[in-house]
Amino acid sequence: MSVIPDPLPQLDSIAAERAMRRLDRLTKPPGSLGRLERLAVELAAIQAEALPRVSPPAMLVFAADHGVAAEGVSAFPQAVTAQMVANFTAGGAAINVFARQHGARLEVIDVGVATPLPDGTADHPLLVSERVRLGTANMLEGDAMSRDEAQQAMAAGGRAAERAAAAGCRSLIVGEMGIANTTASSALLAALTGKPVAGLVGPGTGIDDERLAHKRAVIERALAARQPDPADPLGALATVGGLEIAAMAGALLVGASHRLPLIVDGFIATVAALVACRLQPSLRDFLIFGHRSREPGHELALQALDARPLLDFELRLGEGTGAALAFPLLDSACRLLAERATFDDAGIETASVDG
Ligand SMILES: Cc1cc2ncn([C@H]3O[C@H](COP(=O)(O)O)[C@@H](O)[C@H]3O)c2cc1C
Ligand SMILES: O=C(O)c1cccnc1
Repeated sequence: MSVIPDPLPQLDSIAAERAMRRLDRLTKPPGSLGRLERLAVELAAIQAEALPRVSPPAMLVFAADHGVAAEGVSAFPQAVTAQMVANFTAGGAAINVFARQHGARLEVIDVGVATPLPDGTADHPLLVSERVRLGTANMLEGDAMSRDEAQQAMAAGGRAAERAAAAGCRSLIVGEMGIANTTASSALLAALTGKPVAGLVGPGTGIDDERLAHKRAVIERALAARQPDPADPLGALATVGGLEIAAMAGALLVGASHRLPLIVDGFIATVAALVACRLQPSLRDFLIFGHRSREPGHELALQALDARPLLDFELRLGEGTGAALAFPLLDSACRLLAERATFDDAGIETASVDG
């Protein structure tokens, strides 16, 4: 069983060309809207539409727990994952605020929360229950999950992207909630890039230097014990990754198969995107990087994907918040193509060729 769409659609160069020509006819010096113009052309190529549209966006928040939380690698206890799932359904988290702001279709998908959800949460209409297992195993003691479980979590992510496309969403933001998932993401990033853990491990929710040294040692010991193979991304995901990370990778891949522009959030989402790109390299064409996270490993993950994010806003939250903050830039790029007057419409002279 595989959820990896093969092949993905190709970027549409004709739609990109038409968008580019339209931008050049707008009432502005050529290229004067900088990266916004390149974004507009990129969106046209992804959607195969000269006039792309990214609204309404889908926001998918995948939640799961991590056995490695037992090693004291996070500033918060594992129970916070379930509590935050309840908070998402109640509409009280940061991502809820941005989802309301942008008229997004928000879903919270439980792919492996270990602690029981507070009363009333499990049957809340915003929550989709797709639990593969009750959190991963502690990667110090064994593989985080089996390959089959990693594929099941990817498939759950893929189904969420299918629902978003079927509901008419025009872009996709994937976010996550899972205490200790910066540990899993750091381990996975080290495994896939071969870079030393010291250069990519960070404070996550906010641990002190002593605990940070411990977190680094935990990851180094886990990598030595598990020996993930960088040439086997699914295997690395299973041995040191996470259920919500797998689900994000699956959602991105299926989202791309529907030509949805994919806005990538911070450190954890970017590591999920890296796994997905290792499984299907042409996914990279569909990714737009929302922001640069404060988590130090994000820089390396971005480099591994040759990515330059839109915003640098010192966020270090996750949930999809950095991608949601970047969404208005994509929306502006689309509106620019669709709504602005051309030189012809406005009766303004173009630059003369002979100066
Ligand atoms: C209340 C709260 C809300 C969050 N929303 C996202 N995260 C973020 O923090 C966690 C990763 O950091 P670490 O690896 O240090 O545990 C993830 O759940 C991530 O989404 C949160 C964390 C907390 C505590
Ligand atoms: O960048 C992120 O995604 C991030 C950073 C710290 C904690 N949680 C998420």
